[in-house]
Order: sequence, then structure tokens, then C-alpha cells
Amino acid sequence: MNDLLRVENLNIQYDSPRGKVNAVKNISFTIKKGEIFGLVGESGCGKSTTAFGISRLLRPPAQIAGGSIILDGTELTNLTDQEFDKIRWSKISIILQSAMNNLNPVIKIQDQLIDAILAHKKMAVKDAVNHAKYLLNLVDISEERLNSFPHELSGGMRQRIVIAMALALKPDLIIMDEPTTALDVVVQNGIIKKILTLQKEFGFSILFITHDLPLMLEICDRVGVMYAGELVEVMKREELLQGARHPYTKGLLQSFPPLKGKKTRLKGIPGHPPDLINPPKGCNFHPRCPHMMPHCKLHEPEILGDEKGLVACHLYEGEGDTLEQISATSEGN
Ligand SMILES: Nc1ncnc2c1ncn2[C@@H]1O[C@H](COP(=O)(O)OP(=O)(O)OP(=O)(O)O)[C@@H](O)[C@H]1O
Repeated sequence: MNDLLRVENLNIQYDSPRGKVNAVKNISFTIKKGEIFGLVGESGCGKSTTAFGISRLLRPPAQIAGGSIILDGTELTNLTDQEFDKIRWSKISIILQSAMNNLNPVIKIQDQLIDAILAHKKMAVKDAVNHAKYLLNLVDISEERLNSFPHELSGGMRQRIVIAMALALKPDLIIMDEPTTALDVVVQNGIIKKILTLQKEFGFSILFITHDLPLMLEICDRVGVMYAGELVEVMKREELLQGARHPYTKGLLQSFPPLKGKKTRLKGIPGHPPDLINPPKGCNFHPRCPHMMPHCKLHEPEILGDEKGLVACHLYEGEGDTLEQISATSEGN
């Protein structure tokens, strides 16, 4: 089996004065070695909470309420903070939407880079400086910039430096949470191209989070679609380009201009996502779903898988295997 990351039945909740916010509800997915896996969905559907849960960045009132996160055979949810610190950067790193959330504004780039390197690798400071120069070269930034403070650089340069930092210890998995959303389209294109080149060169896996489905369709091998804290569909890129199965994913696809072919009128999805403290009975999406059946108001659909991917919708009931059946079959292989 070549899964690098296995997330199983992950539940993450926020305590709030109104009650528990079920921000991530029982989600399961895998990321293979060298794969780019995308998580997409409307604002508030739980993408960042999932990323923070995997990379141990959740802070109270958030907590993992159940489930398992296995990275290369190691169960991450059982690790102490000190044990997790050993794998941060070296096995897993994260790039956040705004580079200023990753960089310390009052420390020069060089010191931030070599601090990250020396915290995990025993080497002479001179060698760490050379490594920092090498990393900047990787992201096409001149070595002189090592002496700059973050505010002296453009947004695109700062995000490239964050990518360099994420790569510093050659991790197996890089989580990218909206890494280009804060940048203009031209800079965004340059950064995406750079990420793809580096991924090909080094072979790391990426969990790529965005609400921008067309961008995801350009770069990801497989895409997971989240709605109201749940994973409702997972498909290979090629399958998704042919059209989605889940009515929510279909709605998302119709909310963006098509990548190719004739321009069509954008439809959007009427209504809004449910309250995560008191979600509706049955399928979470039923109040907005154009295919809603009486059954959908009463019963939550199970996520089922076949050769096309996974889908949680009553329209496809009986057309696939449960996650337990899939997992039993793959373990038997
Ligand atoms: N501190 C908090 N207390 C209570 N609820 C929270 C808190 N932080 C986040 N949430 C809720 O958790 C849910 C998931 O939020 P999350 O930020 O993970 O979504 P997202 O899909 O990443 O959204 P975005 O694209 O806007 O970043 C949201 O409904 C949000 O309101």
C-alpha cells in the first residue's frame, strides 16, 4: 500500500456558548505518496479545521473529538507535542494563506530559515546559511534577500519564501491552505507553477486546500469535496472533469466559469450551508438540493465507493461499497 496519509473518521469540534460546533464530521480520506489531493468547499465547510487538525495547529476551543490520522504508519493523534515537534518540518509542513501568518515580521528571512533548519538538523551555522541560500534559489529568489525583513518583500516573494521554508527539511507531506488566495492572478500563476515544478522534483505529497474548484481541477490528482463538515464526494481529476455525481459538487462546478469550451451562465447554489450546531435531519444538503427526495429529509446518506470515487448521496444508494468494505479489500491486496 502506498498511502502516505490515512485520515479515518476524523471528528473535530469547537466549544461555543451555543453548543458544540461539529466543524469536521467523520471524514475519511487517504493521500498517496507523491499525490496532490485537494479539499474544496464553500467557506466554513471545515477545510482549514481539517488541515489544522492534521498539522497539530488546533487551539482551544477546537479539539479532535475522535478518529485517526496516520502519517507513514505513525498515528499522529497519540503523539505528545514534543513527539509531534520532531516530525513537524521534517515529515509534515504547512503553508498558510497569508505569508505573514507563517513569517515573523521582526526577524530577517535568513534567521527564520536557519532557525527552522537548525531546530531539526545538527549542522554548522555556515552550512545552514548555505542551505538557506539553496532554498531561496529553488524558489527563484536572490540570495541577497536573506538579509531582508518580511515587510521589505512583495506578497508573492514572501509566499515563495514560505514555500522554501516548508521545503527546508524535505517533508513527505506539505499542507497548503489557500496558498495563493491572497495574491493577484499573475503572481498566483507563477507560484502554482513553482509548486508543481518542485513537487515533480522532490516527490512530496500535497494536501491542497482552496474554495477555487477550477484551480483545483488544474493541479490536483484527486479532489475531495466538503460540505458542512462532511466529505460528500472524492473523485479523480479526470472523472471530475467529465462531471460530478453529488448535487453539491455539480452546483460548485456550475458556480465557476468552465475551464474550456463555450461560456455558460453561472448558476451558483441557492441557499446557504446549515448551522453546524443544529444541522438538519437526514442529508445536510437536502434543503438546497435540486434532487431532494422525501428519503433525504430523514436519512443521512452513507459515503460509498466504486471505480469512479466516493459519493455520499441517496441518488447513488446501492451503487458502491462502504469504506469498511473498501478498506478490507485494499488490506487484503
Ligand atoms: N473558534 C471557533 N469557534 C466556533 N466555531 C468555529 C471557530 N473557528 C471556526 N469555527 C467554525 O468551524 C467551521 C469550519 O471552519 P473552517 O475555517 O475550518 O472552514 P473553511 O472551510 O476552512 O472556511 P474558509 O474557506 O472560510 O477558511 C465554520 O463553520 C466556523 O464557523
